[in-house]
Formats: sequence, structure tokens, C-alpha cells
Amino acid sequence: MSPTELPIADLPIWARLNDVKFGDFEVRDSDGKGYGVVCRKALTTAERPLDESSALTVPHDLVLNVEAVEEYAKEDRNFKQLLDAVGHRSPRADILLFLLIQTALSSRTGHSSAGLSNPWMEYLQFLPRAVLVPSMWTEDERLLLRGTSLETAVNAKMLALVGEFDHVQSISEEIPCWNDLLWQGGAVSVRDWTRLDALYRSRCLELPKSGESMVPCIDMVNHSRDATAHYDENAKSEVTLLLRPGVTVSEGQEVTISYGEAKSAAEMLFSYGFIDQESTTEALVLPLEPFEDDPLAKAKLVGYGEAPKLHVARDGDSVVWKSPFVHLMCVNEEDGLDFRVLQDTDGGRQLRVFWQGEDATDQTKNFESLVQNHPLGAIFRLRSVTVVQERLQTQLDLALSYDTDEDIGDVRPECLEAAKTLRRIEVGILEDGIKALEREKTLLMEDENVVAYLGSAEIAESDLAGEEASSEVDDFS
Ligand SMILES: C[S@@+](CC[C@H](N)C(=O)[O-])C[C@H]1O[C@@H](n2cnc3c(N)ncnc32)[C@H](O)[C@@H]1O
Repeated sequence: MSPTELPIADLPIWARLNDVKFGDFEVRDSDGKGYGVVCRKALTTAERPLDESSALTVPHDLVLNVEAVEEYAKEDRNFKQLLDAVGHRSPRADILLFLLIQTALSSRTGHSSAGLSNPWMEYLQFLPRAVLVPSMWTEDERLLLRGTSLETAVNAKMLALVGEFDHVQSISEEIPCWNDLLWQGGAVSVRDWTRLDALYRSRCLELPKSGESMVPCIDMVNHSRDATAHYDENAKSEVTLLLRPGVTVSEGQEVTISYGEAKSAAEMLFSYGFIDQESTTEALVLPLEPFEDDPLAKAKLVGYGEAPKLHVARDGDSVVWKSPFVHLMCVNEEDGLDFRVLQDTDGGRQLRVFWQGEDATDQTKNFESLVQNHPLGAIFRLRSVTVVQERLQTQLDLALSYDTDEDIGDVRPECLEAAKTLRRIEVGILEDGIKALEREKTLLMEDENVVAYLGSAEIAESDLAGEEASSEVDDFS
């Protein structure tokens, strides 16, 4: 069932009923960005921000975060039963569960007694039906991301969303009142869960006291690198939106905040559905896999404890990379790496990691410093640089193998544009990264330890070839 909608013209009524004060601000359509917040009159702030009567002020009890969901559960024992059965996995999932219930309540058709409506039930109806984040793109649109760093991230996100939704459904179906509300009339579907996830990601704020939270009305403010406003929490724990000091805005001018200065193009597109090239950092994150033929591959993954990643970023004229796993990936048993399964006192088994005979189980993210003072440190570095360069080359070949101008069906122009921008930015980083690594490889090849090591390896190889050749002669005779 598609979510019900309320016209934005009704927002001031909702705000009055729920004690939201708009001060000198109001919500209007913002060209190409959905809604936005504008100033009702011309304002200039001096060194200090304007006083709070000008501010957009939202009472604390409208702030939606994990504590608010817990409070709501205290008032509604049916919800508490549901939350205890499916929730407490992450703050985000608890908030989505709360929002799912509010979505179902807004289209309640059956006779279920479950669910206590809350101001968020109506507020959700002011929010966009669709957000342009890739998890809400069509299948054809998602094909535009092939060969970018978002390809695997978005596929994984889609699978995770389906898994989370199935989990909520399978458990809540067993609780009669929730079965009636959520599933009997088909009140909600995985599309609602996907939309709520997108709304959460694109509208969540990091509040100084309350942490990660959704805040109605303040979540209508758009992003800009040259932000003119900022949000805060006052002594009464209300959330306020104020102009920044030293800012002049004219009547009707949109005010903006910054969604973060250090986000990459991929992160902006993934979380907010747009790329602001002026305020993104040039960076990308790629998944990494151990060598297929490494007998220690599995142990390395278990010891490392999380999915290995490679971070690449432009830094001035160069490109730098970071990947703690690469340094672990590039050392082997003969270098002094060892894994042992130890039995603890209560019978459990534990994988321990050893480097040069010392327990390094808590150091698997720190192998770069562990290996650098080893006599073969430069060799390990050369191996790491080679692995990273190959990974970047594979990604570059993949990115260039897809043509975004190829006709792949019915795609929205905003999605096509965003995918093209992302690909262009990432191809640039990959090309420059490969060149920077080639330079580092050349320098490493000149290192005396590397020269000596490669020289001795060559001798060993030719000795081996000699032995093989003579044994072949023996065999032949
Ligand atoms: C926190 S909401 C802001 C309010 C939103 N415009 C609305 O209509 O509800 C974030 C969303 O606004 C849009 N947005 C914000 N800043 C933008 C910008 N600079 N360019 C394009 N879209 C923007 C994106 O769709 C983003 O996911």
C-alpha cells in the first residue's frame, strides 16, 4: 500500500499542534531539491547568532532516536512486546520499526487494536514518497552503478533491507494484534521499509546531546558547502535551527546546513541521493579479498574480524591509500605469521594470531607498524603496494568497461547524471592512484634490501631450474 500524503501547506498546522515554533523560517518548495527552509524576512547576524525567538525550535519530545523509541515502548505494551521480540539489534532498526508502525497506523484498515499513534504518524505523510538514494532506484537505474564503488555496497544494502524486513515480518506475524495491523490488510511492504531506511539515512542529524536523531521540520533544511545555518540543542533540550554568525540573508532566501565536509561522492549519493561536487572529498572505498591460493586466507579473515576494505583518497597532488588488511594479507607463515586455536578455561575455542612468535591477536589492524621494522619491511611494503595497485587496476578496467551512454532502459535523468558524475570522479582517483603506486614501486625496487632479496630469489630460482634440468636429463637417459 502506498503511504498517504499530506500537502506541505498543512505543515504549519501540524507544527502549531505539536509546539514547533518556526521563528523567522518557513518550509517551501526548493528548486530541484524537494522542500527547503527559507527565511521569512531579511536578516543579518552579527558576531553572535540571533536570539532564540528567531530560531526554528522543535520540542525534545518530538526528537526521534533510540531513547524516544524506548519511551514510546513504555506507553504501549504491545509495542514493547514487539520491540523485545524483533528489536534491540541497532538504534537504526528500532527507529525503523517505530516508523513502520506509524506508517501502518496512517493507513489502518483492519480492526487491530495495536499501535499508539504519535505525531510522527502524520509527519511521515509530509515527507517525500521517494528519495533519490540508490536503494530506491529501479533495477535499470542501479545498473548505472556497475563498475563504481557503489555497485557492491548497494547490492549488499538491498539484501540487508530484505533480510531485516523478513525478520520483522516473520516474528510480528506470530503476534496476533501486529499480524492484524501490519499484514492482514497488506498495510506495509518491503518498499515501505526501504523508504523508511532512505528517509532515516538522508534526514538523520548528529545532535550534540541526543546523538543520532531525526528531528521533524529541521530535517527540511537542504545542504550546501556555504551553509548559512546550523542546529543545536538548548538548555531545555529543544533542537534549534539558527543562522550562523556573520550571515546576511534576504527575504525568501533558502538557508542551508552542511551534511558533512569529509564525505565522498559515493557516500553522498548513497546517503542523500545527490552529489555536491563542491563539497565532496575525492575518495572511494573498495571491498578486498585475500589471495585465492593463500592457505591462511580463512584464518586471516577470521583474525581480522571484519570485511576487508581498501580506502583510497586524493591528498593534494597525490593519492593515498589505507587498508590494514593488506598488510596482514601480504605476510605468510615463512615470514613469521602463525595462527593457533587455543582452548579457553570454559571450553570455548579461540583463534589467536602470532607474529614473530608474539601474540598479535589484538593487533590485526596494526600490521603495517608491526611489519615495518622487520628486515624484510621493504619487501612487505612492495607486496602491499603491488596488491593495492592491482586492485585499483581491476576496478578501473571494470569502471571503463561500462558505457553510461548505452541505452539501458527507462532511467531518471537525475540518476543517470549522478552515476556519470560518480564514475568520472572515481575513474580520476583510480588512474592517479595507479600512477602514484607505480612511482612508489619504482622507489621500492631500488631499496638495497629489496635488491638483495630479489637477487637471492633469482639465484634460488635458477638453481632450482638447473636441478630440474639435470634431473630431466637423468630421466631422459
Ligand atoms: C534532510 S532532507 C532535506 C529536505 C528535503 N529537500 C525534502 O524535500 O524533504 C535531505 C534531502 O534533500 C535533498 N537535498 C538536500 N540538499 C541538496 C542539494 N544541495 N542538492 C540536491 N538535493 C539536496 C536530497 O534529496 C536529500 O536526500
